[in-house]
Amino acid sequence: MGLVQLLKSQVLCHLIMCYVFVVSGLIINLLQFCTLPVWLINKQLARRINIRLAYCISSQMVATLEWWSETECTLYTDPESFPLYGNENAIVVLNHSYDIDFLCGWTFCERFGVLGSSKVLAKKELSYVPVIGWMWYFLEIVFCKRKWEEDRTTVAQSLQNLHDYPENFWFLLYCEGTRFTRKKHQISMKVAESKGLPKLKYHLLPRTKGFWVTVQNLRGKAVAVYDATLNFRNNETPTLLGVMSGKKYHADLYVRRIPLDLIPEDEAECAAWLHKLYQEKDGFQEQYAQTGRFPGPVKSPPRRPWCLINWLFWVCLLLYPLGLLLVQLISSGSALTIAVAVALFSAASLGFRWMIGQTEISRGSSYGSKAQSQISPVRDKNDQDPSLRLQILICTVG
Ligand SMILES: CC/C=C\C/C=C\C/C=C\C/C=C\C/C=C\C/C=C\CCC(=O)SCCNC(=O)CCNC(=O)[C@H](O)C(C)(C)COP(=O)(O)OP(=O)(O)OC[C@H]1O[C@@H](n2cnc3c(N)ncnc32)[C@H](O)[C@@H]1OP(=O)(O)O
Ligand SMILES: CCCCCCCC/C=C\CCCCCCCC(=O)OC[C@@H](O)COP(=O)(O)O
Repeated sequence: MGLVQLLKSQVLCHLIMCYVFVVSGLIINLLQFCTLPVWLINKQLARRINIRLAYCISSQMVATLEWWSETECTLYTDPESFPLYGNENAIVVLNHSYDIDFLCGWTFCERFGVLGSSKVLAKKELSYVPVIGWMWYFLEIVFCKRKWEEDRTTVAQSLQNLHDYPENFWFLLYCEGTRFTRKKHQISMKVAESKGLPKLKYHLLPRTKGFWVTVQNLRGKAVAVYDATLNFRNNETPTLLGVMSGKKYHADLYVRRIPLDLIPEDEAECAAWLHKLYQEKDGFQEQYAQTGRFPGPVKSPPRRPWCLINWLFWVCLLLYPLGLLLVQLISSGSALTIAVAVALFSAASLGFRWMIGQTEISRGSSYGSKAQSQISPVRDKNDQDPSLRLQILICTVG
């Protein structure tokens, strides 16, 4: 391991990165809050300001991936669609299998110039995460409780609000609704079986209602669906901590552009269309597993310097006061002051760890396996297990 690599793997380095991210993020959150009066006078101006402020936050994480860990992101797509990326509004359908799949998504947003404005249908819990979650309020991110009875109106309303959005955006939908785990996969394939749908090997059964409501409510605004399938070379399972430790990964993303007009308007037909799409995605993953590549030519956009410049700006701005504080603290010689500082430092470290934990599949929610945990532990091979059948019934009915 080289000296630079050793340095990148040090916990102190990670703490400094988190410090810069959180403090700059809170400053930007405050600036976003200050744009509220602008909303009342000129909504479009407020939106444009918030897009740029959000860029200052999310691009720091992109810079960590692109410039710190030097992860390579390769795009497989057809050359005719390529010039349209970033120049139109689109709904992106992505597999949800990795801790950092959202970060790879952000990297492509950055390269096509839509990072600040990009949106997602996110679980409500993420709106409470400081910095990112708070930033999302001002970006008009669409939140859902993953309870259809409540989501059907709130999600539709939030999507309608985007019709006069002033800049191009990509709206990301993880139709699987939760991140892939073996247990969730097992349950969802039982649901597939009960519905007479073909089994998927690499994906959870997609939830169709969010997709349908998104397509219907963004008709006339979004012009295409980007079917995006992500995988990593050498069977790697990348993590945010790995990225922060400077570990280099290689992401491959296969994107197909599908005009929105081709998607059925009827709910049942739209659901069937999505199930078919996921069967195709499963086929692409199988091909990747067999050959190490996706179909189609490679057409990768290069990384851009802006996110690095933004990151360096915040590092320079915020490291100086931190250094001053440390010097003052040590030279004060007061045991009580130092003890309070150590306590604050420990609390901050725990807070940073909690935020990173939000990205970890191992700390994910029980959504998609809830019925199982309420009734009985997983039974791996027994298809005839009556309690499992009861769980499927609950999933399907509830
Ligand atoms: C050129 C480059 C191109 C692309 C680059 C790639 C990407 C970049 C793009 C943008 C980036 C932008 C931002 C990214 C940044 C950060 C994102 C980070 C994270 C946020 C992500 C999340 O929070 S994911 C979780 C929230 N989202 C969702 O859940 C979306 C999907 N869900 C739905 O659509 C749901 O339908 C719902 C949420 C609307 C409602 O959920 P609910 O559970 O109430 O209802 P359901 O309809 O889903 O449930 C009942 C039906 O489901 C069946 N069922 C039951 N159990 C299961 C099961 N285990 N598996 C599957 N199905 C199940 C049940 O039978 C019911 O079926 P019916 O047929 O009766 O409907
Ligand atoms: C510059 C370096 C900065 C490093 C510090 C970064 C600290 C991390 C900051 C914010 C973390 C919040 C990121 C939000 C994205 C989480 C993505 C995610 O994938 O959510 C899961 C959701 O889809 C499904 O949830 P479940 O699988 O049901 O559970």
